[in-house]
Amino acid sequence: MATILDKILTRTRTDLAAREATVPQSRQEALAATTPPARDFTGALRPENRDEGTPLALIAEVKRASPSAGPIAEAADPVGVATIYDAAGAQCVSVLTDGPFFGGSLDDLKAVRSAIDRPVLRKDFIVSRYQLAEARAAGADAVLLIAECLPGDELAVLHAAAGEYGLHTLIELYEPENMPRVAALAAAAPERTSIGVNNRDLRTFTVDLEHSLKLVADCPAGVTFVSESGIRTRKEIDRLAAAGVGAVLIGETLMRAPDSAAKVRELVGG
Ligand SMILES: O=C(O)c1ccccc1NCC(=O)[C@H](O)[C@H](O)COP(=O)(O)O
Repeated sequence: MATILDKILTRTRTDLAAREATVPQSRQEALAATTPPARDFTGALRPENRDEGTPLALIAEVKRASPSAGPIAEAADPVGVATIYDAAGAQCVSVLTDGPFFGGSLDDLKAVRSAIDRPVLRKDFIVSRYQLAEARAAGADAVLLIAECLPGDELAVLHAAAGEYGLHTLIELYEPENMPRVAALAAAAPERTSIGVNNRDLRTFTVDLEHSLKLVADCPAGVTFVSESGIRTRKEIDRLAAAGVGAVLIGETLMRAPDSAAKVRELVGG
């Protein structure tokens, strides 16, 4: 049976073909080449760039909806949300740019990038060089690459291509068997690569923080390990930090909080 990831990837490829037919790769390349340089996403997550006493770094996500939760905050204004994250002290902001499943867009990312100085991640299902050019042209500083979506040498090819555009990379995995190839890529380019472990099994939507706690030991020295999904409390964050997790990526908890600035401070404040 097709998983949610299979469905997302099928739709991604269909929509991508339509965009490529409208705006050719050469045009995206030209736009990307005139975009101001990417900000240091990877560096912003390092301990020396955080306020004293903060347990780990935060990538705060703009997320209107998701396949697991359905609508979260469909009417949210991405710039308003990102500005609050920024002022409350998140080190980086993630913007979901997938439309059909998450209600996001590249326009959201563009608007957020011009409103804040923090590095911005394009969170999407990237399977082609075209999407990298598109991300840079929209102002993204970093992109997510998901190991489970990029078999064989596809991950290494897109990771190298991201570097050519000056984009930093958060490489995500769920399956432990993908850690060796992800770790090798990150160890070879630690100045522009972080490793993210998704706590959410995308086949069942089950969330288990133990997944990060098990895999953090396999993260190469000098590479930031990011725990992603399902994080809700300061207690969980303190536990992740004590195990060596360097950053967390949080969407739903912040988007649902009545006061998201207070939630940021509660979760990662010093
Ligand atoms: O969130 C989902 O339901 C989802 C489903 C299928 C593919 C990806 C999905 N989420 C993307 C993410 O990685 C999360 O948005 C991110 O880790 C934040 O998670 P959370 O804090 O649980 O919103």
